[in-house]
Amino acid sequence: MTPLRVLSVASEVYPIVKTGGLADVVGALPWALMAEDIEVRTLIPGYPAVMAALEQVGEISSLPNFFGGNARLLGGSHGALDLFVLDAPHLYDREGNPYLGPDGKDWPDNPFRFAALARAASYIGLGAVPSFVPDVVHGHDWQAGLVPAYLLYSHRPHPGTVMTVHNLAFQGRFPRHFLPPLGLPPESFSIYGLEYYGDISFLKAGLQFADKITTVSPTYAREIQSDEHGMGLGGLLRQRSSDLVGILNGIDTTVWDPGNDPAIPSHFGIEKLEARAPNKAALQTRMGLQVSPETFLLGVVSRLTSQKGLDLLLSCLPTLTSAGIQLALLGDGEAELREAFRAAAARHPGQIGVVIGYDEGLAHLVQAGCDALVVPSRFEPCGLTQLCALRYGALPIVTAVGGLADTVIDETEAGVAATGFKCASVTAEALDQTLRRAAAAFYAARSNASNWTRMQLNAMLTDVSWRHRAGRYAELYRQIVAQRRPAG
Ligand SMILES: Nc1ncnc2c1ncn2[C@@H]1O[C@H](COP(=O)(O)OP(=O)(O)O[C@H]2O[C@H](CO)[C@@H](O)[C@H](O)[C@H]2O)[C@@H](O)[C@H]1O
Repeated sequence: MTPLRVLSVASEVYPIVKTGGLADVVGALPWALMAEDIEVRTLIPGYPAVMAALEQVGEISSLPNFFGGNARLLGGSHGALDLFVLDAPHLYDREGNPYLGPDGKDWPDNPFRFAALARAASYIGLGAVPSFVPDVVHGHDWQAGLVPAYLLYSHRPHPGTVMTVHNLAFQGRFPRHFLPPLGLPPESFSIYGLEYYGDISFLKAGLQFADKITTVSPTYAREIQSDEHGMGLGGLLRQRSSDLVGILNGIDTTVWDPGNDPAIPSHFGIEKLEARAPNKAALQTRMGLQVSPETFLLGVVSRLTSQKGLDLLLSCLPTLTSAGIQLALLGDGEAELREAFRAAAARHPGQIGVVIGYDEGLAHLVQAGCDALVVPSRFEPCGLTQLCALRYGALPIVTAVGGLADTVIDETEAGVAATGFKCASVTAEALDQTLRRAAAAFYAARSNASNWTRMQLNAMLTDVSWRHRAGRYAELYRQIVAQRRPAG
């Protein structure tokens, strides 16, 4: 059997460019799919970091006058990742965040930057690279939303398409006047196409025209079909429910391996749980906290946005500080949250430690050193940090939404099989109660360690790898190919 070929299209990929969990998934899936006999190549924009990281580069074709300048399609690799890169300096040769200018606002030409990515993907889909003609083109998030539209309006035979929603909150919405310069026909601008409240929505194009839609957990797949959580696309997603599936994310268990993690001082595992303790001390030191093995230490690794619900945690700080609980927070994002956590740390030195910024190594230390990781999201398509926490024996304290609901087991659900703590609702009160419940369980372990330790072992034994989850994607690709193959 020849392997199935999949072109994955995304705006970021770990370890080259990452602003969030999207990059982790796009970076890990190709490797996991190899075991399923699926050959994946990933198309990404040629940002400076990508151009610098590209190995074994070769030019595949030149794309003159491509969305306002000359561009090239390159082939290459980075480690085990096989890449196509759209080298378009007029669109991507800018330092910093892939989406935002130095003023913190979206680049004004983002519609062109990501339409170009989708257009290049459609060329590959239509056979521009004879050595790699994909069976399926798989786009991630709004930045790849136009891929199915360009393929459809090419009016040529083309591969099957999958659109994965990592976060429905980001939709790539732009004014209607972009339609002609994006090379989309007038008939695409309809309620049955990419029209969205009088504007163009890249994500809607993907959701409307892709053969299959996936999102990153079964619960989020249900939630987004409701008017309450559908962010204006609930109706469309309900209509497409037979083509919509929730497949849980995994994490790269070679990058996140407590037994062999270069970012932590003491390696540990289920048979060496006591070796976790030096990491707690290292984290307390690094965060300016009082070094105390007995104190309950909460960790946070997060983007600081309203999605992540960290304002709820701010409301719980009086409970934490009066109960002598410690907090180690690593995050970056909205100025108001940054300032509020900085101020809390200044008010409670030794008890609240805050690092504002993005720090991959410290994220590993937080997971290895904290007793429990708090993820109080308002909504969470899947969430990766609670998966890392499970693997590192940090018990997740989560709201019961999206993938958090699907990946953490509370004592009230399964008794001895529990892996963490779930809040009954997404409110500061419920979070406060759940934090108290977790603290009580932690401190009870002083007289009888078995309950907390059992939860840690349950957590660490949870399969958070891509192994089985990649198989679900492979199944979906095969289904698409079988459905599109002409009968007879
Ligand atoms: N300050 C910091 N320093 C270092 N590392 C940091 C960091 N802040 C965050 N990270 C890392 O970034 C990643 C965040 O992934 P998440 O899945 O938790 O959230 P995100 O909302 O970005 O992703 C979206 O896409 C993913 C992928 O599908 C979904 O799981 C998720 O629900 C959805 O919102 C993790 O690897 C985490 O360790």
